[in-house]
Amino acid sequence: MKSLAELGLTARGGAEAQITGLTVDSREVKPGYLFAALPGARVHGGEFIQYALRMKAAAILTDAKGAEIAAKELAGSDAALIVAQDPRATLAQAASLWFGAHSATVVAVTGTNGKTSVTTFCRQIWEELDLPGVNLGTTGVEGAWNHPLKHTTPEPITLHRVLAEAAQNGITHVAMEASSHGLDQRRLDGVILAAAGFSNFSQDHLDYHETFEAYFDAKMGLFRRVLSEDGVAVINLDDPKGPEVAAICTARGQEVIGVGRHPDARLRLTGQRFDATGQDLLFEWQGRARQTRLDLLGGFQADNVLLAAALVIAAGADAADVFDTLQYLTTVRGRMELAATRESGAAVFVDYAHTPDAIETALKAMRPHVLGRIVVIVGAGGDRDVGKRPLMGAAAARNADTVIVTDDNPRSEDPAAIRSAVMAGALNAGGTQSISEVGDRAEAILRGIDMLGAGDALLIAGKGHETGQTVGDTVLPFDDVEQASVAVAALEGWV
Ligand SMILES: CC(=O)N[C@H]1[C@@H](OP(=O)(O)OP(=O)(O)OC[C@H]2O[C@@H](n3ccc(=O)[nH]c3=O)[C@H](O)[C@@H]2O)O[C@H](CO)[C@@H](O)[C@@H]1O[C@H](C)C(=O)N[C@@H](C)C(=O)N[C@H](CCC(=O)O)C(=O)O
Ligand SMILES: Nc1ncnc2c1ncn2[C@@H]1O[C@H](COP(=O)(O)OP(=O)(O)OP(=O)(O)O)[C@@H](O)[C@H]1O
Ligand SMILES: N[C@H](CCC[C@H](N)C(=O)O)C(=O)O
Ligand SMILES: [Mg+2]
Repeated sequence: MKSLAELGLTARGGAEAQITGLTVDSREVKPGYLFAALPGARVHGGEFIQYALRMKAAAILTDAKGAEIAAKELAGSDAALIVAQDPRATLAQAASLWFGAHSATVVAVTGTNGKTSVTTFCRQIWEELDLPGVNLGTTGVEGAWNHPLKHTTPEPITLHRVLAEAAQNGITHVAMEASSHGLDQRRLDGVILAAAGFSNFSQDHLDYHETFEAYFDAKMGLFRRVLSEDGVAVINLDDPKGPEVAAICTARGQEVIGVGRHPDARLRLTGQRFDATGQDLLFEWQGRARQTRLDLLGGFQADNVLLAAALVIAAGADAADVFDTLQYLTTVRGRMELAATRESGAAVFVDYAHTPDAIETALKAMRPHVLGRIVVIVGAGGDRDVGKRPLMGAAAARNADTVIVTDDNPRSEDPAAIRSAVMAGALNAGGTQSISEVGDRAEAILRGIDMLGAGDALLIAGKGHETGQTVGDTVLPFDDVEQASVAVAALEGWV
């Protein structure tokens, strides 16, 4: 139990209350709880204050609109009322205090693509340095302690519960993803960061943010608001937005570590050579040359690894020790993961590319590792940014020799309509590629693998680590890696 004052909250009329728990969902309210009635995308949480009061909530945190919606019920209740201009931000700070300000060294990463990869590499580096760490994001909590998560960036109550449980499990280092939704909704405002990273910026989530400016601004909240002035910003200077992000951080007085091929990068990539199983890197740290092996496919993984290395250094590790660990890094689940190999040697990769830029990057990254043709299987998610669909089709057609358009979580939408938007982009991209449409994802995978000759490779894009296909409200079990092995076994006559 904690008082409002202990949670940093001031109620109208100076009322006090002893709080027994926090929630944003009226259905979870128990006697003595603080109910945060937040402005939502579909409905204002103020509509549910009446139910929260009925369940004996001791305090209500909301904005002026919420207080107005429930004015009658609030007037007839003795629950404490906290009216905040930005109740999501207030809730984030209160959640941090409820669970006791977290003890771990935390770094966070934002960017359109690469967050899961960078945070996973941070955790792998810490493990190699014998520091108990986890990464927290799209793939859940992974590392010294494992735990599933519903969101890439969990809402603050869950986030601080997870950070507190991680600490109880002896975790001292956490690398977390800062999604643009999470930043916009202030989900990580109460987290104390040692360092924050920026990977890149391209199109995604315009269904939510509406404009590129709003999307970029949401991401910049990580540096403008969450990371304090004495935190370190680690910025990929090779991204067209990188220098602008660095300028924002410098203006706030934060130390900036630039990463990339860019001449101003403190951790600078100077050479990269690819082979069948990975790549060798030449890089400089503060002007001193170094070399490492990376057993990872895809040139972009070097960008992610260097961003992770710089974040771990920024959070206090010794640079030379960090660079010594890079040779031991392993594939991130569902990111350029070798899922199966045909008897001819043709390889099948599963990758989470679900934006136009990621599809282009992933396919371009495969080229130096592949002798023959590249086949790609691609689809776009339902109830998500519609503008990215034709761009994803075009990126696939421009960078692969054969394109198969299929379904990827149609959700509430008509799958055929989503496919035809992707197809239109692919067909309009020009070129001589073969482009076809196979709605059933398992059949698309089987056909894609059947096309492979010696030296060819297939990229199954979009679902990565996911284990389900969401059709309507139903999640059907589906795993690209598993389907790839089943298809190879069937085609080779192993079963
Ligand atoms: C668009 C979005 O981000 N929505 C999030 C937001 O919901 P909302 O505020 O819009 O919800 P709403 O339905 O309008 O309801 C308003 C309020 O009333 C409350 N309510 C509602 C019903 C009820 O009976 N009682 C009640 O109290 C709700 O808890 C909510 O606080 O706040 C909720 C509680 O924190 C989140 O669960 C919800 O995430 C939804 C489920 C979601 O799908 N989010 C995705 C898009 C998302 O956040 N994705 C990002 C990253 C993706 C990426 O990186 O690619 C992520 O970080 O996961
Ligand atoms: N540095 C990068 N630059 C461009 N594309 C990348 C980069 N890193 C990863 N990708 C592509 O983006 C895909 C998703 O990578 P990852 O899961 O690390 O990104 P994310 O930012 O966590 O995505 P999400 O928004 O879904 O959480 C990868 O499978 C790959 O195709
Ligand atoms: N976190 C992303 C993942 C997209 C993955 C893809 N499989 C899809 O369903 O669109 C989103 O929810 O937009
Ligand atoms: Mg992610």
